[in-house]
Amino acid sequence: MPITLPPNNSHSPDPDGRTQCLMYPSTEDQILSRRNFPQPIQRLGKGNNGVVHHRVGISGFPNGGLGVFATVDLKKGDLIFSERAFFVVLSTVSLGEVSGEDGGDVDNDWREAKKQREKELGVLLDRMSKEEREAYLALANSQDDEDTGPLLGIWQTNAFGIPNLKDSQHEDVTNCGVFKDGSRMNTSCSPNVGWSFNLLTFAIEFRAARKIKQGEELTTRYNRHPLANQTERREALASHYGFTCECHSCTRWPSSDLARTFIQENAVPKRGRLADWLMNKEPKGVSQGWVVEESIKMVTLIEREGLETTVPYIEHLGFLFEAYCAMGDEKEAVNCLRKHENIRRVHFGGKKKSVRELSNVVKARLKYSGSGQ
Ligand SMILES: C[S@@+](CC[C@H](N)C(=O)[O-])C[C@H]1O[C@@H](n2cnc3c(N)ncnc32)[C@H](O)[C@@H]1O
Repeated sequence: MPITLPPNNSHSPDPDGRTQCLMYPSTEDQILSRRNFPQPIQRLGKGNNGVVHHRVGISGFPNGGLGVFATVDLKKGDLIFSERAFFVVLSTVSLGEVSGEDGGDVDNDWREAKKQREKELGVLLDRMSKEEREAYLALANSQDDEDTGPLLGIWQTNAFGIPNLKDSQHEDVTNCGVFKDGSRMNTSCSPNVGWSFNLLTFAIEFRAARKIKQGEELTTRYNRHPLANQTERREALASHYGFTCECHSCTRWPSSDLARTFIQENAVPKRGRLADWLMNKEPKGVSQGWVVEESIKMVTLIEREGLETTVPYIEHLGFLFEAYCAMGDEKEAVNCLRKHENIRRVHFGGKKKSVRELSNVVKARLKYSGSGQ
């Protein structure tokens, strides 16, 4: 059963728009039962027209299609824009019932499942306004197999998986959203934008993963495996989207592949070093630097590779914060916490903390661990 979220129970239109959804009733219940649902989407302060979209523009890019660019300078962790989806629909992974285990014709089952999905998307499209319908139909479609209808093709080219919109009764299914502006973002294997989905505003939030200059293209990562090598990444993008990735990392692949292998092999911080240091078990003659040197090297390498949205980055920053607190180094602890908080917001959203707030967190930790005054 299609539903509209937030529910359309007033006569006035919602200024943030509404999303047409096809999801399990239990998922809908879980969304509606959140306290304070729905909230208006996040806005910037007064004097900014109230909306965040002014931070981006959409225009033609050398690949022939459209892309999104920054209209202002952005700092790491800055909210760039937030928007509700046209659709939120169970992913086509739910077509996984098509297993052929019953001895049926898998190809035929797939064709039928795709036809069924095309019909479902048609029902949702009919529930949208004329402007929304036109905007959806204007999105890119890179699917050229003849069994994929136009609505499904646009869906498969533009959908973002929403991992935190999980249903505890259907954990194998992902819900995906397609967005008017967010879905115009191109991919890079060293993306400068990360995103999270806010369950209370029911909107996606895009944030800067590093400093971005006005006029720079904004890119997200389509590839599921950012640390894979160039051949694997290019194959995955070519098979789903039909283009050869020419991003900075793909074109200078010998050094980029080496760096990614190293990052993968050292993804987990050496926490044992901190434990050894705390118990005075570190090797003879080493300084405090021995505890943190590997993680400092990793953070520097990850930033050089433009992989700030990967898990090892947040892990190593988190470890450095813990280590500096344990060692009583307030200045470095605040510095690492600030970086950690900025990237944590990119993954999980939330408000920016002031330097004073961060400093207070560190002071409390130092006091608790007996390292502070
Ligand atoms: C989600 S859409 C992105 C917006 C799209 N460029 C447009 O014009 O609406 C995905 C499609 O954009 C194109 N695209 C995305 N990233 C690209 C890149 N790095 N290089 C070339 N084409 C890219 C591919 O055609 C892909 O199928």
